[in-house]
Amino acid sequence: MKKFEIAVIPGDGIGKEVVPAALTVLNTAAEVHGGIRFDFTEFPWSCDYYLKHGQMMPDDGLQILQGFDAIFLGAVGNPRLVPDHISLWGLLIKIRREFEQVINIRPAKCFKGLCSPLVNPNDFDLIVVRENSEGEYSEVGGRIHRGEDELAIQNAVFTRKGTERAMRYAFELAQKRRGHVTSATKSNGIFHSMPFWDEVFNEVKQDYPDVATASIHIDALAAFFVTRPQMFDVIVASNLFGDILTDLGGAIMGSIGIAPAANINLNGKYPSMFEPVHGSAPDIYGKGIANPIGQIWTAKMMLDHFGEEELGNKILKVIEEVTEAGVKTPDMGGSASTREVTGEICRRLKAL
Ligand SMILES: NC(=O)C1=CN([C@@H]2O[C@H](COP(=O)(O)OP(=O)(O)OC[C@H]3O[C@@H](n4cnc5c(N)ncnc54)[C@H](O)[C@@H]3O)[C@@H](O)[C@H]2O)C=CC1
Ligand SMILES: CC(=O)C(=O)O
Ligand SMILES: [K+]
Ligand SMILES: [Mn+2]
Repeated sequence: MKKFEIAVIPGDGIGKEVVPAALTVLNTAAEVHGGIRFDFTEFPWSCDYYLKHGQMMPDDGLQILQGFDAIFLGAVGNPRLVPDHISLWGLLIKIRREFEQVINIRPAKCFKGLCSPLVNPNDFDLIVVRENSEGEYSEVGGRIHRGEDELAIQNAVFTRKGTERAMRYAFELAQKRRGHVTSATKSNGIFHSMPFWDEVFNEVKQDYPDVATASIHIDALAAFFVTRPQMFDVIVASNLFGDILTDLGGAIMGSIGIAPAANINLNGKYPSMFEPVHGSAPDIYGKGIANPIGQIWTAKMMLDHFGEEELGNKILKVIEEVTEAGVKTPDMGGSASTREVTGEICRRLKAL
């Protein structure tokens, strides 16, 4: 029996609805497999926790997490209780940084039974490799003065190491896929960091002569996501560009509630973290209608990471069967609840 120890952080809002749904699917998957067991340890770290303890996680939170095989997280943020930059930097981004989860991989593809809002949603199947440790997500800078003379400086940080690492990951991924990498740039408007980004891309690509490349400014690239997403295989992007592109990736699939993600630690020193692209969706929290598919597909990415691709593929196959059968939450144009979609996925998984 293979055993995986997983730290579970539902977090805030619909994280508390979609994480339990995905755990049910993981337990069902384990049952179906017969040779795998998941041990889930849940942590209540969230904005509610912050109100009680004055911090998003305890002082030894990272030490506690370090011993697990993976972290499975829902979403962080309740701006009514805690400012977003405090809550996200105190938990989600803290884990990404401290555990050197330097790559964030976020796929988007055309799904049967989903109504993409695109007029012509030709079969697209793309994956964004988002640099996850630096870039525009930076604490470097500061604020001085108040009032008329008030000033805020926010520095983006691009290191050769971080940039090159994300690009190499993208090229290696493309070699296993359709052999194409697009670099998301903006070297026409951003004077220092993006020309640097382009230079590193041009250097790195020399090492992968079998991979075709394109370099496209982020504004045009965003438009191509809408007009011809089928042109993309792997896209490598800085932290913020990748963040924005992947909500768009969710949107062209039909809902941001479907989009999965994996925060990958490459050096093996710390666990990786699996959390969907979406946030805590305060506007629908508590109604029982949150789409659990993003979190469930994220669970599939965690299984892939554990080397259990076969089981992961079964989950993805069943997700697509369920959307095709029309069992969908309102964001996908249906009227099913979180529980109904989850129940249907589990039922079909058992019947495979
Ligand atoms: N990785 C994370 O934990 C993230 C956290 N956040 C935080 O989440 C909070 C809300 O942020 P927003 O900008 O509103 O983004 P959001 O992703 O939470 O919501 C955007 C829109 O998408 C809908 N939506 C999102 N996930 C859904 C799902 N599974 N099923 C159905 N509909 C879904 C929401 O109802 C909302 O209309 C903020 O505190 C924000 O900072 C935002 C993005 C990522
Ligand atoms: C914070 C956020 O939106 C993200 O990292 O995807
Ligand atoms: K999330
Ligand atoms: Mn985001």
